[in-house]
Amino acid sequence: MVASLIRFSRSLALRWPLVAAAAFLLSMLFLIGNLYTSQVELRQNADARLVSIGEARATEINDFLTERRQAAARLAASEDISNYFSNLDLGMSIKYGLFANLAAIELRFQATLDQEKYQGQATYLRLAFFDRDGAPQVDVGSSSAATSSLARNNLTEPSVQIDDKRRLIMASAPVIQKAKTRGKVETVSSLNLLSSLVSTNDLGQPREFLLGDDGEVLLPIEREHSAVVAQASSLAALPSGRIQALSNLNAPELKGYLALRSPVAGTRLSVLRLASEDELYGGTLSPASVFYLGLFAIVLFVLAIGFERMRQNAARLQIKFVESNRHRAELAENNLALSQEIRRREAIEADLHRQSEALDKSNSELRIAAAAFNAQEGMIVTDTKGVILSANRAFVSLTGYTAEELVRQTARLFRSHRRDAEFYRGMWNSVRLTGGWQGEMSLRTKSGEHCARWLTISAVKNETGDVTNYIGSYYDISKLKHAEEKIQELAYFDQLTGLPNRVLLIDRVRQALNANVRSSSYGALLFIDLDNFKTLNDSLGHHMGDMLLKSAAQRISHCVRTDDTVARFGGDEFVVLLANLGTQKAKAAALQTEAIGEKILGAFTNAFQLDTYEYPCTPSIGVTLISPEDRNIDELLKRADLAMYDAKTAGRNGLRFFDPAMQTMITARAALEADLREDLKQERLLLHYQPQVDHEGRLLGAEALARWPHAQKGMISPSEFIPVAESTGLILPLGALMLKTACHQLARWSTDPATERLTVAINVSALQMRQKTFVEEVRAMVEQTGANPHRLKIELTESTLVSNVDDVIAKMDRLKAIGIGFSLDDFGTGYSSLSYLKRLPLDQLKIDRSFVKDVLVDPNDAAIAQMIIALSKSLGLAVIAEGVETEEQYAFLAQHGQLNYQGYLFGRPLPPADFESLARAFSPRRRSKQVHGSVDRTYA
Ligand SMILES: Nc1nc2c(ncn2[C@@H]2O[C@H](COP(=O)(O)O[C@H]3[C@@H](O)[C@H](n4cnc5c(=O)[nH]c(N)nc54)O[C@@H]3COP(=O)(O)O)[C@@H](O)[C@H]2O)c(=O)[nH]1
Repeated sequence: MVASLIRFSRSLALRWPLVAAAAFLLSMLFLIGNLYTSQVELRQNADARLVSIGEARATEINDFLTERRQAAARLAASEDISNYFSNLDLGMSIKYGLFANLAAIELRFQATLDQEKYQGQATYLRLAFFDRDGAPQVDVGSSSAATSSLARNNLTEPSVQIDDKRRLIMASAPVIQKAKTRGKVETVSSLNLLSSLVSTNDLGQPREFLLGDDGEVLLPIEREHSAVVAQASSLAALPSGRIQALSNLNAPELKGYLALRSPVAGTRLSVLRLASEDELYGGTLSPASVFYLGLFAIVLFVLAIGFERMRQNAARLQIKFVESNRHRAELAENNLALSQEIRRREAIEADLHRQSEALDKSNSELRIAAAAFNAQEGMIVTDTKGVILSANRAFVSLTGYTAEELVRQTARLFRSHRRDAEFYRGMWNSVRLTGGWQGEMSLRTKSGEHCARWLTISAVKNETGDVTNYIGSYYDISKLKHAEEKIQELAYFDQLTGLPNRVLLIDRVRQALNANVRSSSYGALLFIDLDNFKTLNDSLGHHMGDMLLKSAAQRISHCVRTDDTVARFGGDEFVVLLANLGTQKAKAAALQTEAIGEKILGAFTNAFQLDTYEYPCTPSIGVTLISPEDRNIDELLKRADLAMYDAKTAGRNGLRFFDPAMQTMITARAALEADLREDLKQERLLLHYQPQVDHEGRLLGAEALARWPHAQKGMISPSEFIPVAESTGLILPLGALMLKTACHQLARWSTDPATERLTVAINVSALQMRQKTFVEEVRAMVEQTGANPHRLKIELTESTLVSNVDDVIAKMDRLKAIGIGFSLDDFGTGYSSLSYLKRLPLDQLKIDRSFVKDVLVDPNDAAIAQMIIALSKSLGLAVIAEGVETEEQYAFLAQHGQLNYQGYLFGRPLPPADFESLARAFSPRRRSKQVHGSVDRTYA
């Protein structure tokens, strides 16, 4: 118990600020409690004092009023008045008796008026005696103080009235004689007499007011305290005898004032006493102040607790800080020891790890080596001299040798001998210098086969770095090689024929040029184009075309040596490179090349068997020699191409050598193209019109044929510039210009009776027909020029129809819908297919002039002409024979049907004006005359 007391007191000593704060708080609360009680008492005393003062004031006023009432009563009961009434009752007249009585009363009243004083002032202003009828019998004092109310005579008891307007106190008392009211006495005093009872404050301001019950301020007279006057009705309504704060009244001047209303007993008056709080409670504390004082003490206490807490925390932190410093020092010591221990252990562990890793590595290496050795790839292990020590299963099965056969052998056993000794020396040098080698190697098996392998030779070294063994692994690259070969093949060989393609050919030509420089010998290039291949391809289909190309490739290849190159250059073009003809003489080289060319031509003598078709096909061959000086491959190819073109124009199925004169032709052709382009731009090309007649020789119309009047060269033949236009695309602007000219011509002719019924046939090339906008362009031109579309005929060649025939038919249908007619030109020269012929919306077939030319001498041509006439009849088409020059040709054709005709016999192509003259003069009977008379002045 004692010990715990000691502990408690120690802990208190430690917490002295808290104890001091608690003691302070307790004493403060005690003091504040006492203060509060005393302040409350003081306030109550002040209140009581105020109440008693108020009551005293009210009593004083009441006393004054009571005195006035009693005074009036005394006067009413005076002997003089009693005598008066007695004499009156006795019938005494005024003159002889009553007058004396009244004079006595008056004397009394006057004496009272003069003598009665209140606080040094005359108590009464007026005294009056009224008889029962209210008639004044005696009236002394200021008559102005009298009021009518004094006349009332129904009084039974004394009373006091306040006339606040006139500020008068009127007391009345009845005159009772023999128990009967015979009159009354009234006294009038000034209300100001009470002013002395209403006190003012130290500054002379009123602090007491006499209020009527309606709230009028009766006193003080000055009524200076306007706020009280303004608030009088509220103040008069205050509960009596209780001190009220005026803070809730709407009067700022009365803020801070307290009021007490004390009623004057028996009257409607009350005394209002105002006192400021300071005045009343000055020197005392308000409960709020006491409360805040207490609160302040409590806050101080709380702060003291907070301070104490902080002080304790700081002390605790200080202790902890010291503690932690001590721990840290200990920890640092321990850490040092620990890290030394860790380092020691780490070193041991690393050592162990190294040992274990080395063990793992050697184990895994062993495993890998074992696995690798038994892998799919062939492996051998040799000693440093290359003697095989062991071979894995894969190697045994790859080479076909048994393991026993391989051991103690060297790699020479399965070398393919495709590499020379130099190669092997280099390989072993690399192994010795770098410890390894790798590269492609052909391996020969026991059965003599060669397999492509990727050989990797690795040197195995011992701990001291000396080579102990070599490991050779043979990775199978046959698939890789195969893919590589395939890529090579795709890149350099034509997939259809298996021949070298253009890329490889050019490479070989380049090699040949280099080699020929060294040997100064000649080579040759043969450019071979299959005649009419396109027609076959388009008519019988690509499949047949492909078959022909493959067979042709074989036939050409059989005509040359293996050292020569036969390449497919593209489409139906082949190029043969005779790299080295083994001669330094051009003539000998030309003879050799010609022999090979003839051989190739001979190889095409027999028709090709394409499925069930026997298809005759001939080549056109262009040859150029490659001299030791030649360098430009493009130039060489161009030369061979030109020679081939020459062979074609010479009638196909032939061979032509490049002639330097051809170069001139090439240049001329280029110049022609440039001129044509320019003249087309300037619209310098014209149309001539060749008559077309019916079977009776009546003029039907004309074929419009292009004419080019060249500024320097004169009129150039269409057979010269049309192929140039076709090959350069100029045929499109040319065709458009010819269409425009023909349409304008038609429109003009339509206004002349001699020509209005004539038709105009225009030639439209395949390229034009392939244009997407062709139909729209023709329509637009017809509309623009006003030409009658029913008089316009389009001549198409068979080549137009062989590709994309559906598109051509659709276009023809659309043009036919507006009235344009169609004629199939050169019919019989190509591979006309009856199947599409039936589908074409044609109006006419044209027998080519090549058949007409020999129709009388060549039974084949005659048969073809007859067949075309019969075919036209069966298809319901008109037929026109062109190139009719003689009456005999005409007669022959005429006997086979009703044909139309075109040819020199009826008229040559003429300029428009000449044609119009001809049309006007034309009559069937004058036909032959006209034939001779009409001159094609085109090329004159
Ligand atoms: N795409 C276009 N081709 C056109 C156009 N204008 C002409 N051509 C074609 O050019 C080729 C050569 O034409 P041309 O030299 O005008 O020869 C024509 C006639 O003059 C000629 N002919 C007519 N009758 C006879 C005759 O009795 N004997 C004879 N030796 N020749 C004759 O035939 C050519 C008309 O042939 P064709 O068109 O096949 O009816 C020629 O192929 C023209 O088609 C053009 O504007 N666009």
